[in-house]
Amino acid sequence: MSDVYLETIDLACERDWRPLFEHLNISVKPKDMLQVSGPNGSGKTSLLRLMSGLMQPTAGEVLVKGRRIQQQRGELASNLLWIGHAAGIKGVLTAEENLAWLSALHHKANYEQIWRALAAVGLAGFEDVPCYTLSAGQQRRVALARLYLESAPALWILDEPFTALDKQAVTQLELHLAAHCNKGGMVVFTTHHPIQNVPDTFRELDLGRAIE
Ligand SMILES: Nc1ncnc2c1ncn2[C@@H]1O[C@H](COP(=O)(O)OP(=O)(O)OP(=O)(O)O)[C@@H](O)[C@H]1O
Repeated sequence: MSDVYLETIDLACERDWRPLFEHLNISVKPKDMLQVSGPNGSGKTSLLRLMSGLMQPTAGEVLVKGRRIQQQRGELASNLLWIGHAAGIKGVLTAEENLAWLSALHHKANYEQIWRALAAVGLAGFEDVPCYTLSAGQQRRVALARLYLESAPALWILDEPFTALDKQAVTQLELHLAAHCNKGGMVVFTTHHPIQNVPDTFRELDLGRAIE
């Protein structure tokens, strides 16, 4: 039996009658890392949203474990960790509170697990302050701390996860994503940064070339 987890079949996307891509056939299986690249406006975020079931394609299908995504909402919800372009954290909540409610989407993490994840992203000492008082890079780290929770699910779809991070944090995140893939996880992400540390399974999909 195929171990492909996520698949697009002849996928096409138009926004405001503008074709972004068509006939896109990609598959993601355990251990895979896929970088979606391309110029601004080429449809990277749109593709990630389609793969997460957050948008409908113009044509084609997204399959999860070989079945249409519409029939696999529960399967996807329990296995997908989506971090969008905006950090998606609430400024009035503390880093700990943000992680508590975000982790509840899968398996609610306890206090020790949350503090360990925050320490892993360099936020020891910032657990209790409202997030609006944190810098942009620190706020991004709060969102990314979800990737360090022991209960993090297998499929990570990340839109521009490196935004606002300093050099050292970029390297750390690259290594963490590669380690997740090496352990059998899956990562689909966009970035405009050249990425240095990748697993053997790394592939790049350039949407700038998806439509001539
Ligand atoms: N909510 C929306 N309604 C209509 N059109 C949209 C919407 N969001 C995006 N678009 C259009 O879809 C196209 C692709 O946008 P998308 O955000 O997928 O590109 P991107 O490759 O992720 O860009 P960037 O590198 O700037 O983040 C753009 O032309 C954009 O104007």
